[in-house]
Amino acid sequence: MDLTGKVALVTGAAQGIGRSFSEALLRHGAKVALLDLNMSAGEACKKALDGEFDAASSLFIACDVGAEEELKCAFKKTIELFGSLDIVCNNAGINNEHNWEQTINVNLTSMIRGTYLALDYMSKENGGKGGVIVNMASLAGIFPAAHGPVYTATKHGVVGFTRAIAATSKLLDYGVRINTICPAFVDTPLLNSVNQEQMMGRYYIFKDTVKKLIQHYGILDPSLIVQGLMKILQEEELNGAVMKITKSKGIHFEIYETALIQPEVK
Ligand SMILES: NC(=O)c1ccc[n+]([C@@H]2O[C@H](COP(=O)([O-])OP(=O)(O)OC[C@H]3O[C@@H](n4cnc5c(N)ncnc54)[C@H](O)[C@@H]3O)[C@@H](O)[C@H]2O)c1
Ligand SMILES: CCCCC/C=C\C=C\[C@H](O)C/C=C\C/C=C\CCCC(=O)O
Repeated sequence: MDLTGKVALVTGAAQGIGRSFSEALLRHGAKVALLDLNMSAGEACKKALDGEFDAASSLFIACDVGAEEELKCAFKKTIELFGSLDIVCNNAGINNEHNWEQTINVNLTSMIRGTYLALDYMSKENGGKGGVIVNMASLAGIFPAAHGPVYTATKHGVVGFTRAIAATSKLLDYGVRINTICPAFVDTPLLNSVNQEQMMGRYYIFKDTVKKLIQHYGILDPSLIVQGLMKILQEEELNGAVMKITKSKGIHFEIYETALIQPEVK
């Protein structure tokens, strides 16, 4: 996919992986809607990006992805300003085992809603011209993390939903590729949640164990996750792929058995 002039929407774009995605998309000539709950970080991010790229190429939208109307409105604004939509990165996520219902809402419900909204605009079934959706999961979407059962559940949900909706997209010829990325630990502010009792909840007792795990497995630079995103955008055959990114193996894929015979619907 040539990214020049393409329109992307990135959630959780003010910092961390989402910000790195947004910078890379702008660098490749795309226009980017930057969605984030954190107004001050979002505005600071937009200002910094304007110093490097044409200010008209990006738009910051204050948006809580967990709030249905706000997310709908953000998609609408993006299309009103930029005229189309080609790429959606459902990236916003939290690690909050204390308020675990919020973790489910942000990490899973909003990924599903973001995917459906993206399909409403991009699916050929609705007169759209196709596109690419990337849903951010985690290695905790493949392996259980004893230190974060709800985080693990949401990320397993993202992986399962993405694989299934990607199969639907293929069957019904939506023209939209949908993939997921599962990184190990990445150097972003999210890792600070390990030190916060109000985030770790009853698993705060594991904080030193998790820190040792992080030290053992190493911390990835966000630029490697950007490389994973670019691979997904460029390799047209990738649909329903579960991309893993670790220090020891770099970018690679989870291989699943073919479990179900998919019915022919056309
Ligand atoms: N950092 C890691 O080690 C790591 C590893 C694997 C997967 N991930 C996943 O990558 C994604 C990005 O994580 P990160 O490490 O960049 O986190 P981060 O905390 O550094 O950044 C997340 C961004 O999302 C925003 N956000 C949070 N809740 C939101 C909401 N309700 N609505 C809108 N924006 C919201 C935050 O304000 C923040 O700007 C998450 O889904 C996370 O689970 C992170
Ligand atoms: C998961 C509970 C601790 C939460 C730590 C905070 C956020 C980090 C979340 C990331 O999504 C990473 C989560 C799990 C990584 C699990 C194992 C790493 C194994 C790495 C390897 O095999 O190289």
